[in-house]
Amino acid sequence: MRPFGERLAAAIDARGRLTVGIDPHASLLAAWGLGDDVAGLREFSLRCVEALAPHVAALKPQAAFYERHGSAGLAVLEEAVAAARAADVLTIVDAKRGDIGSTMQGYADAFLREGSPLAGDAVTLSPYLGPGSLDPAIATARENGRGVFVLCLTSNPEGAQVQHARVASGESVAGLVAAAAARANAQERAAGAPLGSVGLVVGATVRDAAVELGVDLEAVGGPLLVPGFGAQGGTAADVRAVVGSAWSASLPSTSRGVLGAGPDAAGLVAAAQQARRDLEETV
Ligand SMILES: O=C(O)c1cc(=O)[nH]c(=O)n1[C@@H]1O[C@H](COP(=O)(O)O)[C@@H](O)[C@H]1O
Repeated sequence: MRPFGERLAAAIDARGRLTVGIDPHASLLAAWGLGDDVAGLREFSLRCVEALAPHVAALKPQAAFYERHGSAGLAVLEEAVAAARAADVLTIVDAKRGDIGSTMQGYADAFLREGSPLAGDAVTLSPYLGPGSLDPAIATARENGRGVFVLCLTSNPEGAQVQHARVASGESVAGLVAAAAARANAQERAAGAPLGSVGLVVGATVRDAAVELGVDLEAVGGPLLVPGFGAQGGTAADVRAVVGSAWSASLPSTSRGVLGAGPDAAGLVAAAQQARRDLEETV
């Protein structure tokens, strides 16, 4: 498989940079007239893939909403990932995993290894056991043409307490995470990759935190997933302000902002197209 950064850059060129999260909240299942059960979960997920695949850079199924239905829910996540692959759209499985190195390899095998039914094209990871704990996942991602998105400056207000903290050298925790991603991407970028395989998550709601903390997002050299656009209050202007000169690496992501326009495919498509226009027209 071609490297993730290459495949993602091609997807952005073809279909724009909007990413839509598939987050089958119980309340959304009800709003779509579906049961809060495995059949409802399946119908919701497959409708999202079918309607949205031609209009997004990537789809981002949220693992939590599948796990809450147990093993049958996980089987639906596998089916959604396979349906997205068949529809030729990239998936970022939002599982936010992070563990000690040896266990991390297990997560990497589940979410990043070719042939694993839970492996999309990328997975979200938490670096708060130390950025180096993610090395097995980064290596597995690269070997399999897949990517990772590491939480750096998250969209929730509680994130700042940890991510804005300074370590003894004076560097912020978010800065350490970004620097580790930049190091991980250096070789691929030097070899001419448009984007490295190691991305960061930077919320649309974090205002000027990256600048204030000295986090150089452009230097990361990987894609920047920007959730918090839409339902959490982040606007297209906020996305632009947060990523600054790294706009060309950004993947603004919304879930409820588009999903709320379902269940009709036409409604979902119109909401995605409006979000895409807002992003492109805001400077
Ligand atoms: O990793 C993520 O995608 C993520 C990181 C973050 O900082 N904030 C954040 O909201 N997310 C995810 O993005 C989605 C946001 O959904 P909406 O608020 O409905 O757009 C959820 O699935 C969150 O778990």
